[in-house]
Amino acid sequence: MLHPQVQQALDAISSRPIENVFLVACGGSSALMYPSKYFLDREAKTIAADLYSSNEFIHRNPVRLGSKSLVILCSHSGNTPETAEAAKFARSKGALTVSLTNEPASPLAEASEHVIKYSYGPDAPAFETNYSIMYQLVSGLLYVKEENAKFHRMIHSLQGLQAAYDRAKIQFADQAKAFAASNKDEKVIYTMASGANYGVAYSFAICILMEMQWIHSHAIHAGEYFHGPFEILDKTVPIIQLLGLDETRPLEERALHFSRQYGEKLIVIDAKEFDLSGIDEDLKGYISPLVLNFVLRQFANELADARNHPLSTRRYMWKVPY
Ligand SMILES: N[C@@H]1[C@@H](O)[C@H](O)[C@@H](COP(=O)(O)O)O[C@@H]1O
Repeated sequence: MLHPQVQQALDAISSRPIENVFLVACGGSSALMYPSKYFLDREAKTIAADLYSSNEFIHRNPVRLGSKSLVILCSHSGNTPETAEAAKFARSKGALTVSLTNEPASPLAEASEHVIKYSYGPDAPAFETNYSIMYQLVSGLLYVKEENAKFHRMIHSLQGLQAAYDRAKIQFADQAKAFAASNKDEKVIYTMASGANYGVAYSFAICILMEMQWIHSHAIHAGEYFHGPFEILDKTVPIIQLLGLDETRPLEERALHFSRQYGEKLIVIDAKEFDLSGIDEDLKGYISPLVLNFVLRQFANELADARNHPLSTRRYMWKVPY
């Protein structure tokens, strides 16, 4: 069954014309919207989708933003000022606002017409967590507006996500520990992916490695690798290469093929190795970034332990004015 607050948002969406969707958030909350942007690009026939960092959304002020826009925002804390401001800005333009958050009593929730509280934490059922809620919402949008035939199967497949996570946790436990042991002293670690998986690489680079571990990083888009970044490659440079199951996998494979010739420290996480039973074949490309992200979180936990640098450590974030 659909999350009840997603259903409420879909009821509101179905009662008005929607020509475009803006996905608006910052940092990790933005990264978790990338798979949904990919889904909309692949599936939507009449609705254009775009993704913005909250403050840029306000300053860029897309000319198409208006009463036929749906603006989906996300802030885990509900407290990121630029995201709450973006909700107010979107409403001032007449757009319909739907916000995802872990904190329903927050500035973002107050500023938004519809609020979806997702579950969070190690015991949260995967179906109710942020990535899953995003897919429920955007596949629901395409169902109510375009009768997209994948909606019911998407919901059913998302109900199989927890089992996929549970299996992946066991399957990758040793690799996560090995990754931490061999990378704990690295000064820089790159991440690379494309398509539906790029956001996962982006979030691991900026949120886990830079923010939470103070390790230099950059998320390289596999399609951009040969247009600059590959010149940095040698046998000392660690790259986490994600391989997904979406239509852009050839880009990731091409990058890996090159890296294997000249690099040595390659950490490959391949969604082909996941047991995705219960998830429909044609939806595996959409679901695999969620499992890649889950697996990388195990890698992050092990890395933090091995480095004795808890993921909660910050020096500036929420501590000094910015
Ligand atoms: N890793 C994220 C950051 O990227 C983000 O800036 C911050 C605030 O985000 P939110 O608006 O989701 O509360 O939270 C997390 O620490």
